[in-house]
Amino acid sequence: MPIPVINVAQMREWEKASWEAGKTESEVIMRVGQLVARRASQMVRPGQLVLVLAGKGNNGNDARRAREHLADWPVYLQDVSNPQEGISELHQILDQRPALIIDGLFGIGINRPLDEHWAALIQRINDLQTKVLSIDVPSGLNADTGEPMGTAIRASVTMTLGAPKQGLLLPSAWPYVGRLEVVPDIGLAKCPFTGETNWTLPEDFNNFPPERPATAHKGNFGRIAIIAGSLGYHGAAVLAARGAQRAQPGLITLYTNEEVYHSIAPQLQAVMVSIWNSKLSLPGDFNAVLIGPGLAAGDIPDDMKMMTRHVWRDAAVPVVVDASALDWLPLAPFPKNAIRVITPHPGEASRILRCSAKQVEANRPNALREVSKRLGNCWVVLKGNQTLIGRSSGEIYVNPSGNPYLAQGGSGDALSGYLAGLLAQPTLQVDPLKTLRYAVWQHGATADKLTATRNNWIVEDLLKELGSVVPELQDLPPSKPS
Ligand SMILES: NC(=O)C1=CN([C@@H]2O[C@H](COP(=O)(O)OP(=O)(O)OC[C@H]3O[C@@H](n4cnc5c(N)ncnc54)[C@H](OP(=O)(O)O)[C@@H]3O)[C@@H](O)[C@H]2O)[C@H](O)CC1
Ligand SMILES: [K+]
Repeated sequence: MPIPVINVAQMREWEKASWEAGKTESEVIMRVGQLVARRASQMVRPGQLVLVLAGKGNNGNDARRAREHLADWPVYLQDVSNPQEGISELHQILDQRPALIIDGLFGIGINRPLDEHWAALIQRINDLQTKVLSIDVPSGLNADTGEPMGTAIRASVTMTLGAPKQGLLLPSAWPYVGRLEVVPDIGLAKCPFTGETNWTLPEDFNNFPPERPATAHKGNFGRIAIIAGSLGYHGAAVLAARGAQRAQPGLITLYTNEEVYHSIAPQLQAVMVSIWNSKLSLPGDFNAVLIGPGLAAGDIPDDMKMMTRHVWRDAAVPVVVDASALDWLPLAPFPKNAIRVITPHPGEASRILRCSAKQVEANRPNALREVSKRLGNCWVVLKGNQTLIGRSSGEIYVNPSGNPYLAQGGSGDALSGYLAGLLAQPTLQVDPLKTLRYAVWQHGATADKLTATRNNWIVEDLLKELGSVVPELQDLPPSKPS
């Protein structure tokens, strides 16, 4: 079930429809309280002080309910309807520097700019630089516009309820939102809305990729050709090949430039490594082609660029293009129904659009659509916080997984290799959007798994684990049916 990105008015309508359908507010708030407490308990160690800030509305009620489920922690619950009352007590608690603050001051009910007293309190909380779990919305942020109403809490994690609110996806909101997590099942009725922009959930990938039949052999899982690596950039070719290996296609061949052949070949065992030459005819009998990782040297042969254009324009099999090779693509159509994928970061997307990266970031869904339009309606994976996946029209999916420790050279090469390795497999070509969403989700979820134990992991560690996150284990238990 896709979770649409919605606005505050739609959330209110959904709420109303739920009460009309017999759901009750108190049951929903009870469940939210449990889920918030569960998430909070993952963010603190036993014995650490938790401060729960509860405002006068239902955001505050969510927080008060959460407090009841945090019996194992020293918890201080502070009701704050007026920031001028009981404030000295609150400041004393803040002086103790709680390990976690649960922010239930304001949710989607904020309706005017915060006054100076609220602003001072929020500033004090932000200055503490302690972990903050915001319920639904970082307090003070307008969930429609993504702008602070004067000021707003800077959350570490925002756990938004039911569906992501549109403002939380805007780059202006990111410094306040922190990591955005969506809890789809809070016990409301079925979401009455569908939308073009949707949020990916781990449960979308239960039993995906499908289990392999017992009789399978390597001929069933496709052959991929990777064109990658040049002087100064040979490592990217190795990382892309290892990413492809983690997708487990039948066979992988890496074609690389002669100068780096001897640096690359000894690092790979199961991957076949050959020197690229202009007589090579692609796609040949390959089931997918990846071009781009580590092709940044100044002397890439023109023949390789021409071959890229030819493969993009003519091959019937999936073609994935990344990094430097994005600059070589033709603005020409490709065969109908052929799968074409590009994986630009905002800088690369801006080069395609001949605008600035800032302009791309100002409206990421629009930039994705424009890039796809320019390149014949190809699939676009627009990387960055909340990576987007989509085409010039139709659904766009926002990826929820991943974290800032993915921002290391080489993580994109691992992703393009992994993604192309999946797309080489005939069964995973049937629904390319799902395969792309899965690849991006798994890449981010693997990074999250590593970050949960330590921050100093490197891309080589990511490649050891890539593909190991089981979507089923990420799901929250469902609410009780009515
Ligand atoms: N959407 C759902 O299905 C559910 C949402 N839940 C949670 O409830 C909040 C929304 O709760 P609500 O009570 O509507 O509003 P808030 O808690 O966000 O705000 C409370 C009140 O604060 C006042 N307000 C607004 N702006 C300001 C301001 N700038 N300064 C001071 N006070 C302000 C306003 O009251 P007024 O009478 O003063 O106007 C608000 O009403 C949602 O975000 C979820 O967390 C539940 O879980 C149930 C299901
Ligand atoms: K909040």
